[in-house]
Amino acid sequence: MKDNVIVWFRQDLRIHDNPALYEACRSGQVIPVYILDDHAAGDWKMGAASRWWLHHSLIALNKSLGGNLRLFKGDPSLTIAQLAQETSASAVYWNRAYEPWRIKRDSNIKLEMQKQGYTVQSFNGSLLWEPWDITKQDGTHYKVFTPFYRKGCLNAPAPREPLPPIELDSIVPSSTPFDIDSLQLLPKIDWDSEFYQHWQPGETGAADTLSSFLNTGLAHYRDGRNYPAKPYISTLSPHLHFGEISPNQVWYASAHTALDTSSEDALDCFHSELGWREFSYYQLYYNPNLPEKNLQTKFDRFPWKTDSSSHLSAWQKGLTGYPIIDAGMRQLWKTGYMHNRVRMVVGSFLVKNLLLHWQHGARWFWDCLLDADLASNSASWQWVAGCGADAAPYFRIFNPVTQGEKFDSEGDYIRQYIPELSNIPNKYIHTPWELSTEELLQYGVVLGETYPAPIVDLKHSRNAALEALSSIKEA
Ligand SMILES: Cc1cc2nc3c(=O)[nH]c(=O)nc-3n(C[C@H](O)[C@H](O)[C@H](O)COP(=O)(O)OP(=O)(O)OC[C@H]3O[C@@H](n4cnc5c(N)ncnc54)[C@H](O)[C@@H]3O)c2cc1C
Repeated sequence: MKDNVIVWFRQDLRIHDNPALYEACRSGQVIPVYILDDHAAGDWKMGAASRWWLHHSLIALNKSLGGNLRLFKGDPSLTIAQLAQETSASAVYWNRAYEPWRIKRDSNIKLEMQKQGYTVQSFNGSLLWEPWDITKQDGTHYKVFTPFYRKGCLNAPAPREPLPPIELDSIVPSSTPFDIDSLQLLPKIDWDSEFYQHWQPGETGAADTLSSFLNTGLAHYRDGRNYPAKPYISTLSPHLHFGEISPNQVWYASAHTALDTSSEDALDCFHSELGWREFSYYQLYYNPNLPEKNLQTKFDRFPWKTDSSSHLSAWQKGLTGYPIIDAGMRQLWKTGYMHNRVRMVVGSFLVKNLLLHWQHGARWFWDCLLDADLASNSASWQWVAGCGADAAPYFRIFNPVTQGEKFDSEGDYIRQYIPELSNIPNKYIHTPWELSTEELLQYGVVLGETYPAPIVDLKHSRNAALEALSSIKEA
Protein backbone atom coordinates (compact mmCIF):
# COMPACT_ATOMS: atom_id res chain seq x y z
CA MET A 1 0.00 0.00 0.00
CA LYS A 2 1.36 3.40 -1.02
CA ASP A 3 1.67 6.27 1.46
CA ASN A 4 -0.76 9.19 1.44
CA VAL A 5 0.77 12.46 0.25
CA ILE A 6 -0.95 15.81 0.72
CA VAL A 7 -0.54 18.08 -2.31
CA TRP A 8 -1.15 21.65 -1.25
CA PHE A 9 -2.28 23.66 -4.30
CA ARG A 10 -1.62 27.40 -4.22
CA GLN A 11 -0.65 29.31 -7.36
CA ASP A 12 -0.33 26.18 -9.44
CA LEU A 13 -3.96 25.37 -10.20
CA ARG A 14 -3.24 22.81 -12.89
CA ILE A 15 -2.60 19.10 -13.24
CA HIS A 16 -0.18 19.20 -16.19
CA ASP A 17 3.45 20.11 -15.62
CA ASN A 18 2.85 20.43 -11.91
CA PRO A 19 6.05 19.21 -10.20
CA ALA A 20 4.50 18.73 -6.73
CA LEU A 21 1.55 16.76 -8.08
CA TYR A 22 3.79 14.81 -10.44
CA GLU A 23 6.13 13.68 -7.68
CA ALA A 24 3.25 12.92 -5.33
CA CYS A 25 1.59 10.71 -7.96
CA ARG A 26 4.84 8.82 -8.42
CA SER A 27 5.38 8.25 -4.74
CA GLY A 28 1.97 7.76 -3.20
CA GLN A 29 -1.78 8.26 -2.98
CA VAL A 30 -2.63 11.93 -3.49
CA ILE A 31 -4.75 14.11 -1.21
CA PRO A 32 -5.25 17.41 -3.06
CA VAL A 33 -6.06 20.48 -0.98
CA TYR A 34 -6.54 24.23 -1.40
CA ILE A 35 -6.55 26.59 1.61
CA LEU A 36 -7.70 30.20 1.38
CA ASP A 37 -5.41 32.07 3.76
CA ASP A 38 -6.42 35.71 4.10
CA HIS A 39 -4.79 36.10 7.47
CA ALA A 40 -1.11 35.56 6.66
CA ALA A 41 -1.51 37.60 3.47
CA GLY A 42 -2.26 40.67 5.61
CA ASP A 43 -2.50 43.80 3.47
CA TRP A 44 -1.95 41.73 0.36
CA LYS A 45 -4.85 39.37 0.60
CA MET A 46 -6.37 38.80 -2.82
CA GLY A 47 -8.33 41.64 -4.37
CA ALA A 48 -11.88 41.38 -5.65
CA ALA A 49 -11.03 40.54 -9.27
CA SER A 50 -8.52 37.86 -8.27
CA ARG A 51 -11.15 36.26 -6.04
CA TRP A 52 -13.53 36.02 -8.98
CA TRP A 53 -10.83 34.23 -10.97
CA LEU A 54 -9.91 31.95 -8.10
CA HIS A 55 -13.54 30.87 -7.65
CA HIS A 56 -13.77 29.65 -11.24
CA SER A 57 -10.27 28.27 -11.36
CA LEU A 58 -10.87 26.10 -8.30
CA ILE A 59 -14.04 24.73 -9.86
CA ALA A 60 -12.05 23.79 -12.96
CA LEU A 61 -9.25 22.22 -10.92
CA ASN A 62 -11.71 20.21 -8.85
CA LYS A 63 -13.22 18.83 -12.05
CA SER A 64 -9.79 17.78 -13.31
CA LEU A 65 -9.18 16.05 -9.97
CA GLY A 66 -12.37 14.03 -10.27
CA GLY A 67 -14.22 16.14 -7.68
CA ASN A 68 -11.68 15.35 -4.97
CA LEU A 69 -10.18 18.75 -4.20
CA ARG A 70 -10.54 19.50 -0.46
CA LEU A 71 -11.27 23.17 0.22
CA PHE A 72 -10.41 25.00 3.43
CA LYS A 73 -10.27 28.53 4.74
CA GLY A 74 -7.96 29.67 7.55
CA ASP A 75 -4.53 28.95 8.90
CA PRO A 76 -2.75 26.37 6.71
CA SER A 77 -0.43 25.24 9.50
CA LEU A 78 -3.42 23.99 11.49
CA THR A 79 -5.33 22.68 8.50
CA ILE A 80 -2.42 20.70 7.13
CA ALA A 81 -1.42 19.25 10.49
CA GLN A 82 -5.00 18.15 11.14
CA LEU A 83 -5.52 16.75 7.65
CA ALA A 84 -2.23 14.86 7.82
CA GLN A 85 -3.36 13.24 11.04
CA GLU A 86 -6.87 12.40 9.83
CA THR A 87 -5.67 10.86 6.58
CA SER A 88 -2.53 9.24 8.00
CA ALA A 89 -0.49 11.06 5.39
CA SER A 90 3.26 10.73 5.59
CA ALA A 91 4.24 13.64 3.36
CA VAL A 92 3.24 17.11 2.22
CA TYR A 93 4.26 18.49 -1.18
CA TRP A 94 3.79 21.94 -2.65
CA ASN A 95 5.16 24.22 -5.36
CA ARG A 96 7.02 27.24 -4.08
CA ALA A 97 5.52 30.74 -3.95
CA TYR A 98 7.65 33.85 -3.57
CA GLU A 99 5.56 36.49 -1.80
CA PRO A 100 7.42 37.42 1.40
CA TRP A 101 4.44 36.47 3.57
CA ARG A 102 4.20 33.08 1.89
CA ILE A 103 7.92 32.37 2.19
CA LYS A 104 7.74 33.11 5.92
CA ARG A 105 4.60 31.05 6.48
CA ASP A 106 5.74 28.10 4.35
CA SER A 107 9.17 27.91 5.98
CA ASN A 108 7.50 27.69 9.40
CA ILE A 109 5.10 25.00 8.25
CA LYS A 110 7.92 23.02 6.69
CA LEU A 111 9.96 23.15 9.87
CA GLU A 112 7.03 22.25 12.10
CA MET A 113 5.85 19.33 9.96
CA GLN A 114 9.38 17.98 9.62
CA LYS A 115 9.76 18.11 13.40
CA GLN A 116 6.68 15.95 13.65
CA GLY A 117 8.23 13.39 11.32
CA TYR A 118 6.50 14.24 8.05
CA THR A 119 8.35 14.44 4.76
CA VAL A 120 7.92 17.93 3.35
CA GLN A 121 9.07 18.78 -0.15
CA SER A 122 8.70 21.97 -2.15
CA PHE A 123 9.24 22.30 -5.90
CA ASN A 124 9.65 24.99 -8.52
CA GLY A 125 6.33 25.15 -10.35
CA SER A 126 6.10 28.79 -11.34
CA LEU A 127 9.44 30.23 -12.39
CA LEU A 128 11.79 29.45 -15.26
CA TRP A 129 14.80 30.14 -13.04
CA GLU A 130 14.93 30.24 -9.27
CA PRO A 131 16.06 33.67 -8.00
CA TRP A 132 19.02 32.18 -6.13
CA ASP A 133 20.29 30.45 -9.28
CA ILE A 134 20.85 33.75 -11.14
CA THR A 135 23.75 35.70 -9.68
CA LYS A 136 26.51 37.88 -11.05
CA GLN A 137 30.05 36.53 -11.23
CA ASP A 138 30.87 38.23 -7.94
CA GLY A 139 27.95 36.43 -6.28
CA THR A 140 25.74 39.50 -5.87
CA HIS A 141 22.32 39.77 -7.49
CA TYR A 142 21.41 41.73 -10.60
CA LYS A 143 19.67 45.11 -10.40
CA VAL A 144 19.16 45.82 -14.10
CA PHE A 145 16.91 43.80 -16.39
CA THR A 146 19.04 43.36 -19.52
CA PRO A 147 22.09 41.84 -17.85
CA PHE A 148 19.82 39.84 -15.51
CA TYR A 149 18.04 38.27 -18.45
CA ARG A 150 20.65 38.16 -21.22
CA LYS A 151 23.72 37.35 -19.13
CA GLY A 152 22.16 35.73 -16.10
CA CYS A 153 19.15 33.76 -17.28
CA LEU A 154 20.08 32.97 -20.86
CA ASN A 155 23.53 31.75 -19.83
CA ALA A 156 22.15 29.62 -16.99
CA PRO A 157 20.96 26.06 -17.70
CA ALA A 158 17.84 26.13 -19.92
CA PRO A 159 14.48 26.07 -18.12
CA ARG A 160 13.17 22.64 -17.21
CA GLU A 161 11.14 21.02 -20.03
CA PRO A 162 7.46 20.36 -19.21
CA LEU A 163 6.89 17.08 -17.37
CA PRO A 164 5.21 14.09 -19.03
CA PRO A 165 1.45 13.71 -18.41
CA ILE A 166 0.47 11.87 -15.24
CA GLU A 167 -2.12 9.21 -14.46
CA LEU A 168 -4.59 10.56 -11.92
CA ASP A 169 -5.76 7.17 -10.69
CA SER A 170 -4.08 7.51 -7.31
CA ILE A 171 -6.20 10.30 -5.81
CA VAL A 172 -7.78 9.56 -2.46
CA PRO A 173 -11.54 10.18 -2.82
CA SER A 174 -12.80 13.13 -0.81
CA SER A 175 -15.53 12.40 1.69
CA THR A 176 -16.61 16.04 2.03
CA PRO A 177 -18.54 17.96 -0.63
CA PHE A 178 -16.70 20.59 -2.68
CA ASP A 179 -18.36 23.67 -1.20
CA ILE A 180 -16.87 26.48 -3.27
CA ASP A 181 -19.49 28.97 -2.06
CA SER A 182 -18.19 28.63 1.49
CA LEU A 183 -15.10 30.58 0.39
CA GLN A 184 -17.33 33.53 -0.58
CA LEU A 185 -15.10 34.59 -3.43
CA LEU A 186 -17.61 36.15 -5.82
CA PRO A 187 -18.34 39.88 -5.60
CA LYS A 188 -21.51 40.98 -3.84
CA ILE A 189 -22.21 43.71 -6.39
CA ASP A 190 -22.84 42.76 -10.00
CA TRP A 191 -19.60 44.10 -11.39
CA ASP A 192 -18.18 40.94 -12.90
CA SER A 193 -20.77 40.30 -15.59
CA GLU A 194 -18.45 41.19 -18.49
CA PHE A 195 -15.63 39.03 -17.18
CA TYR A 196 -17.47 35.95 -18.40
CA GLN A 197 -17.33 37.17 -22.02
CA HIS A 198 -13.59 37.66 -21.93
CA TRP A 199 -12.14 34.93 -19.78
CA GLN A 200 -12.20 31.22 -19.17
CA PRO A 201 -10.37 30.55 -15.92
CA GLY A 202 -8.84 27.08 -15.55
CA GLU A 203 -6.31 24.89 -17.26
CA THR A 204 -8.37 24.36 -20.42
CA GLY A 205 -8.90 28.10 -20.79
CA ALA A 206 -5.15 28.62 -20.35
CA ALA A 207 -4.29 26.02 -23.01
CA ASP A 208 -6.84 27.50 -25.44
CA THR A 209 -5.49 31.01 -24.83
CA LEU A 210 -1.94 29.87 -25.48
CA SER A 211 -2.91 28.01 -28.61
CA SER A 212 -4.81 30.96 -30.05
CA PHE A 213 -1.84 33.27 -29.34
CA LEU A 214 0.57 30.85 -31.01
CA ASN A 215 -1.67 30.64 -34.08
CA THR A 216 -2.40 34.33 -34.54
CA GLY A 217 -0.40 36.56 -32.20
CA LEU A 218 3.16 35.36 -31.82
CA ALA A 219 4.40 36.13 -35.35
CA HIS A 220 3.29 39.78 -34.99
CA TYR A 221 4.23 40.11 -31.34
CA ARG A 222 7.35 42.29 -31.52
CA ASP A 223 5.59 45.38 -32.87
CA GLY A 224 1.99 44.32 -32.46
CA ARG A 225 2.25 44.07 -28.68
CA ASN A 226 2.28 47.88 -28.42
CA TYR A 227 -1.13 48.44 -30.02
CA PRO A 228 -3.95 48.05 -27.51
CA ALA A 229 -6.65 47.44 -30.12
CA LYS A 230 -4.69 44.69 -31.89
CA PRO A 231 -4.94 41.00 -30.97
CA TYR A 232 -1.22 40.30 -30.85
CA ILE A 233 -0.68 39.81 -27.12
CA SER A 234 -1.17 36.54 -25.32
CA THR A 235 -3.49 37.63 -22.45
CA LEU A 236 -1.96 34.73 -20.53
CA SER A 237 -1.17 36.81 -17.43
CA PRO A 238 -4.03 35.69 -15.14
CA HIS A 239 -3.52 32.07 -16.23
CA LEU A 240 0.19 32.37 -15.44
CA HIS A 241 -0.49 34.12 -12.15
CA PHE A 242 -2.79 31.37 -10.91
CA GLY A 243 -0.51 28.72 -12.36
CA GLU A 244 -3.10 27.25 -14.70
CA ILE A 245 -0.23 26.98 -17.13
CA SER A 246 3.47 26.96 -16.28
CA PRO A 247 5.95 29.43 -17.77
CA ASN A 248 7.85 26.33 -18.92
CA GLN A 249 4.90 25.16 -21.02
CA VAL A 250 4.59 28.65 -22.51
CA TRP A 251 8.35 28.98 -23.08
CA TYR A 252 8.70 25.68 -24.96
CA ALA A 253 5.40 25.78 -26.87
CA SER A 254 6.22 29.26 -28.19
CA ALA A 255 9.74 28.11 -29.11
CA HIS A 256 8.33 25.19 -31.12
CA THR A 257 5.84 27.42 -32.93
CA ALA A 258 8.49 30.02 -33.72
CA LEU A 259 10.77 27.35 -35.16
CA ASP A 260 7.96 26.09 -37.39
CA THR A 261 6.99 29.58 -38.55
CA SER A 262 10.43 31.24 -38.67
CA SER A 263 9.36 33.79 -36.06
CA GLU A 264 12.57 33.72 -34.02
CA ASP A 265 12.67 37.49 -33.74
CA ALA A 266 9.14 37.64 -32.30
CA LEU A 267 10.02 34.74 -30.03
CA ASP A 268 13.04 36.55 -28.63
CA CYS A 269 10.79 39.48 -27.74
CA PHE A 270 8.07 37.26 -26.25
CA HIS A 271 10.58 35.27 -24.20
CA SER A 272 12.09 38.48 -22.89
CA GLU A 273 8.63 39.52 -21.61
CA LEU A 274 8.48 36.23 -19.74
CA GLY A 275 11.93 37.35 -18.59
CA TRP A 276 10.36 40.52 -17.13
CA ARG A 277 8.05 38.31 -15.13
CA GLU A 278 11.10 36.44 -13.81
CA PHE A 279 12.83 39.75 -13.05
CA SER A 280 9.81 40.94 -11.06
CA TYR A 281 9.93 37.81 -8.90
CA TYR A 282 13.69 38.19 -8.58
CA GLN A 283 13.30 41.76 -7.36
CA LEU A 284 10.61 40.78 -4.87
CA TYR A 285 12.74 37.91 -3.59
CA TYR A 286 15.74 40.15 -2.96
CA ASN A 287 13.65 43.16 -1.83
CA PRO A 288 10.76 41.83 0.28
CA ASN A 289 9.66 45.45 0.90
CA LEU A 290 9.14 46.05 -2.82
CA PRO A 291 5.33 46.44 -2.47
CA GLU A 292 5.65 49.13 0.19
CA LYS A 293 9.03 50.86 -0.05
CA ASN A 294 10.71 52.85 -2.82
CA LEU A 295 13.77 50.93 -3.96
CA GLN A 296 15.50 54.26 -4.53
CA THR A 297 15.25 55.83 -1.11
CA LYS A 298 15.58 59.40 -2.39
CA PHE A 299 11.96 59.01 -3.50
CA ASP A 300 10.98 58.85 0.17
CA ARG A 301 11.34 62.64 0.08
CA PHE A 302 9.24 63.09 -3.06
CA PRO A 303 6.51 65.70 -2.55
CA TRP A 304 3.50 63.58 -3.52
CA LYS A 305 0.18 65.38 -3.36
CA THR A 306 -1.80 64.47 -0.28
CA ASP A 307 -5.20 65.95 -1.22
CA SER A 308 -5.71 63.08 -3.58
CA SER A 309 -9.39 62.21 -3.53
CA SER A 310 -10.92 64.01 -6.52
CA HIS A 311 -8.11 63.36 -8.98
CA LEU A 312 -7.68 59.80 -7.79
CA SER A 313 -11.37 59.12 -8.17
CA ALA A 314 -11.41 60.63 -11.71
CA TRP A 315 -8.45 58.41 -12.62
CA GLN A 316 -10.05 55.29 -11.14
CA LYS A 317 -13.35 55.90 -12.91
CA GLY A 318 -11.85 56.78 -16.29
CA LEU A 319 -13.03 60.39 -16.12
CA THR A 320 -9.81 62.38 -16.54
CA GLY A 321 -10.71 63.89 -19.91
CA TYR A 322 -7.73 62.19 -21.58
CA PRO A 323 -9.21 59.49 -23.81
CA ILE A 324 -6.36 56.95 -23.71
CA ILE A 325 -6.25 57.14 -19.89
CA ASP A 326 -10.00 56.83 -19.56
CA ALA A 327 -10.21 53.96 -22.05
CA GLY A 328 -7.52 52.08 -20.11
CA MET A 329 -9.15 52.61 -16.73
CA ARG A 330 -12.53 51.55 -18.09
CA GLN A 331 -11.03 48.49 -19.75
CA LEU A 332 -9.66 47.57 -16.33
CA TRP A 333 -13.00 48.03 -14.58
CA LYS A 334 -15.04 46.20 -17.21
CA THR A 335 -12.76 43.35 -18.15
CA GLY A 336 -10.35 43.00 -15.20
CA TYR A 337 -7.43 43.56 -17.57
CA MET A 338 -5.53 46.43 -19.15
CA HIS A 339 -3.13 46.34 -22.07
CA ASN A 340 0.54 46.73 -21.03
CA ARG A 341 1.17 49.86 -23.10
CA VAL A 342 -1.84 51.51 -21.52
CA ARG A 343 -0.83 50.35 -18.01
CA MET A 344 2.40 52.30 -18.50
CA VAL A 345 0.59 55.39 -19.76
CA VAL A 346 -2.08 55.48 -17.02
CA GLY A 347 0.63 54.81 -14.43
CA SER A 348 2.77 57.66 -15.67
CA PHE A 349 -0.28 59.96 -15.69
CA LEU A 350 -1.18 59.14 -12.08
CA VAL A 351 2.32 59.52 -10.74
CA LYS A 352 3.70 62.31 -12.90
CA ASN A 353 0.79 64.42 -14.11
CA LEU A 354 -1.36 64.03 -11.00
CA LEU A 355 1.62 63.70 -8.63
CA LEU A 356 -0.13 60.95 -6.70
CA HIS A 357 1.86 58.26 -4.93
CA TRP A 358 2.38 55.11 -7.01
CA GLN A 359 0.91 53.06 -4.18
CA HIS A 360 -2.54 54.52 -4.91
CA GLY A 361 -2.22 53.02 -8.37
CA ALA A 362 -0.76 49.74 -7.17
CA ARG A 363 -3.64 49.32 -4.70
CA TRP A 364 -6.32 50.03 -7.29
CA PHE A 365 -4.72 47.60 -9.72
CA TRP A 366 -4.45 45.05 -6.94
CA ASP A 367 -8.19 45.11 -6.45
CA CYS A 368 -9.25 45.32 -10.11
CA LEU A 369 -6.74 43.23 -12.05
CA LEU A 370 -7.49 39.57 -12.67
CA ASP A 371 -3.75 39.07 -13.05
CA ALA A 372 -2.91 41.07 -9.88
CA ASP A 373 0.47 39.73 -8.90
CA LEU A 374 2.50 41.05 -5.98
CA ALA A 375 5.81 40.73 -7.83
CA SER A 376 4.82 42.08 -11.25
CA ASN A 377 2.48 44.76 -9.94
CA SER A 378 4.92 46.16 -7.37
CA ALA A 379 7.94 46.01 -9.67
CA SER A 380 6.00 47.58 -12.56
CA TRP A 381 4.63 50.43 -10.45
CA GLN A 382 8.10 51.17 -9.11
CA TRP A 383 9.35 51.09 -12.72
CA VAL A 384 6.65 53.52 -13.86
CA ALA A 385 7.25 55.87 -10.92
CA GLY A 386 10.99 55.89 -11.56
CA CYS A 387 11.87 54.72 -8.06
CA GLY A 388 12.49 51.05 -8.89
CA ALA A 389 15.64 49.06 -9.51
CA ASP A 390 15.76 49.37 -13.28
CA ALA A 391 13.14 52.05 -13.63
CA ALA A 392 12.01 54.36 -16.39
CA PRO A 393 13.83 57.62 -15.62
CA TYR A 394 11.50 59.94 -13.76
CA PHE A 395 11.90 62.67 -16.42
CA ARG A 396 10.47 60.29 -19.04
CA ILE A 397 6.86 61.36 -18.82
CA PHE A 398 4.46 59.66 -21.20
CA ASN A 399 2.32 62.17 -23.03
CA PRO A 400 -1.15 60.58 -23.17
CA VAL A 401 -2.03 62.41 -26.37
CA THR A 402 1.03 61.39 -28.37
CA GLN A 403 0.89 57.87 -26.93
CA GLY A 404 -2.72 57.62 -28.07
CA GLU A 405 -1.96 59.03 -31.52
CA LYS A 406 0.97 56.67 -31.96
CA PHE A 407 -0.51 53.44 -30.67
CA ASP A 408 -4.23 53.90 -31.35
CA SER A 409 -4.16 56.21 -34.34
CA GLU A 410 -7.62 55.22 -35.60
CA GLY A 411 -9.07 55.47 -32.09
CA ASP A 412 -10.38 51.88 -32.16
CA TYR A 413 -9.40 51.26 -28.55
CA ILE A 414 -10.88 54.58 -27.44
CA ARG A 415 -14.19 53.90 -29.18
CA GLN A 416 -14.39 50.43 -27.65
CA TYR A 417 -14.31 51.74 -24.09
CA ILE A 418 -15.59 55.32 -24.41
CA PRO A 419 -18.74 55.03 -26.51
CA GLU A 420 -19.61 58.68 -25.87
CA LEU A 421 -16.65 59.66 -28.09
CA SER A 422 -17.40 57.19 -30.86
CA ASN A 423 -18.51 59.79 -33.42
CA ILE A 424 -15.50 62.06 -32.99
CA PRO A 425 -13.27 61.97 -36.11
CA ASN A 426 -9.90 60.21 -35.83
CA LYS A 427 -8.03 63.52 -35.98
CA TYR A 428 -9.55 64.67 -32.69
CA ILE A 429 -10.26 61.38 -30.95
CA HIS A 430 -7.28 61.94 -28.61
CA THR A 431 -7.87 65.69 -28.22
CA PRO A 432 -11.64 66.30 -28.25
CA TRP A 433 -11.15 69.63 -26.43
CA GLU A 434 -9.56 71.05 -29.60
CA LEU A 435 -12.96 71.04 -31.29
CA SER A 436 -15.32 73.96 -30.85
CA THR A 437 -18.46 73.56 -28.75
CA GLU A 438 -20.56 73.52 -31.95
CA GLU A 439 -18.39 70.93 -33.62
CA LEU A 440 -18.45 68.77 -30.53
CA LEU A 441 -22.22 69.03 -30.41
CA GLN A 442 -22.36 67.77 -33.99
CA TYR A 443 -20.67 64.59 -32.71
CA GLY A 444 -22.95 64.31 -29.73
CA VAL A 445 -20.41 65.53 -27.13
CA VAL A 446 -20.79 68.27 -24.56
CA LEU A 447 -17.43 68.65 -22.84
CA GLY A 448 -17.85 68.72 -19.07
CA GLU A 449 -21.25 66.99 -19.38
CA THR A 450 -21.17 63.92 -21.61
CA TYR A 451 -17.38 63.60 -21.34
CA PRO A 452 -15.05 65.47 -18.95
CA ALA A 453 -12.76 68.32 -19.87
CA PRO A 454 -9.11 67.46 -19.06
CA ILE A 455 -8.59 67.51 -15.28
CA VAL A 456 -5.01 68.82 -15.55
CA ASP A 457 -3.00 70.73 -18.12
CA LEU A 458 -0.33 68.44 -19.57
CA LYS A 459 2.38 71.07 -19.91
CA HIS A 460 1.94 72.55 -16.45
CA SER A 461 1.65 69.20 -14.74
CA ARG A 462 4.74 67.94 -16.55
CA ASN A 463 6.73 70.97 -15.39
CA ALA A 464 5.46 70.50 -11.83
CA ALA A 465 6.62 66.87 -11.93
CA LEU A 466 10.08 67.84 -13.14
CA GLU A 467 10.30 70.47 -10.42
CA ALA A 468 9.29 67.92 -7.80
CA LEU A 469 11.99 65.62 -9.08
CA SER A 470 14.67 68.26 -8.92
CA SER A 471 13.65 68.94 -5.30
CA ILE A 472 14.62 65.40 -4.28
CA LYS A 473 17.85 65.58 -6.27
CA GLU A 474 18.98 68.70 -4.44
CA ALA A 475 17.96 67.60 -0.98
C1 LIG B 1 1.71 49.60 -13.76
C2 LIG B 1 1.78 48.17 -14.19
C3 LIG B 1 1.23 47.17 -13.39
C4 LIG B 1 1.32 45.82 -13.77
N1 LIG B 1 0.76 44.85 -12.97
C5 LIG B 1 0.85 43.55 -13.33
C6 LIG B 1 0.29 42.53 -12.51
O1 LIG B 1 -0.25 42.78 -11.43
N2 LIG B 1 0.36 41.24 -12.95
C7 LIG B 1 0.99 40.90 -14.13
O2 LIG B 1 1.01 39.72 -14.49
N3 LIG B 1 1.56 41.85 -14.89
C8 LIG B 1 1.52 43.16 -14.55
N4 LIG B 1 2.07 44.11 -15.35
C9 LIG B 1 2.89 43.69 -16.51
C10 LIG B 1 2.14 43.57 -17.85
O3 LIG B 1 1.40 44.73 -18.09
C11 LIG B 1 1.24 42.35 -17.93
O4 LIG B 1 1.95 41.18 -17.54
C12 LIG B 1 0.75 42.15 -19.36
O5 LIG B 1 0.06 43.28 -19.82
C13 LIG B 1 -0.16 40.94 -19.41
O6 LIG B 1 -0.71 40.80 -20.69
P1 LIG B 1 -0.34 39.56 -21.59
O7 LIG B 1 -0.50 38.31 -20.82
O8 LIG B 1 -1.07 39.69 -22.86
O9 LIG B 1 1.22 39.81 -21.84
P2 LIG B 1 2.15 39.35 -23.02
O10 LIG B 1 2.69 40.56 -23.66
O11 LIG B 1 1.52 38.35 -23.89
O12 LIG B 1 3.39 38.69 -22.23
C14 LIG B 1 3.41 37.31 -21.84
C15 LIG B 1 3.59 37.20 -20.34
O13 LIG B 1 4.82 37.79 -19.93
C16 LIG B 1 4.66 38.41 -18.65
N5 LIG B 1 4.91 39.84 -18.80
C17 LIG B 1 4.76 40.60 -19.91
N6 LIG B 1 5.13 41.87 -19.66
C18 LIG B 1 5.53 41.92 -18.38
C19 LIG B 1 6.03 42.95 -17.53
N7 LIG B 1 6.24 44.20 -17.98
N8 LIG B 1 6.31 42.65 -16.24
C20 LIG B 1 6.13 41.40 -15.77
N9 LIG B 1 5.67 40.38 -16.53
C21 LIG B 1 5.37 40.63 -17.81
C22 LIG B 1 3.23 38.16 -18.21
O14 LIG B 1 3.21 37.03 -17.38
C23 LIG B 1 2.52 37.91 -19.53
O15 LIG B 1 1.37 37.12 -19.40
C24 LIG B 1 1.98 45.46 -14.99
C25 LIG B 1 2.52 46.49 -15.79
C26 LIG B 1 2.41 47.81 -15.40
C27 LIG B 1 3.02 48.87 -16.29
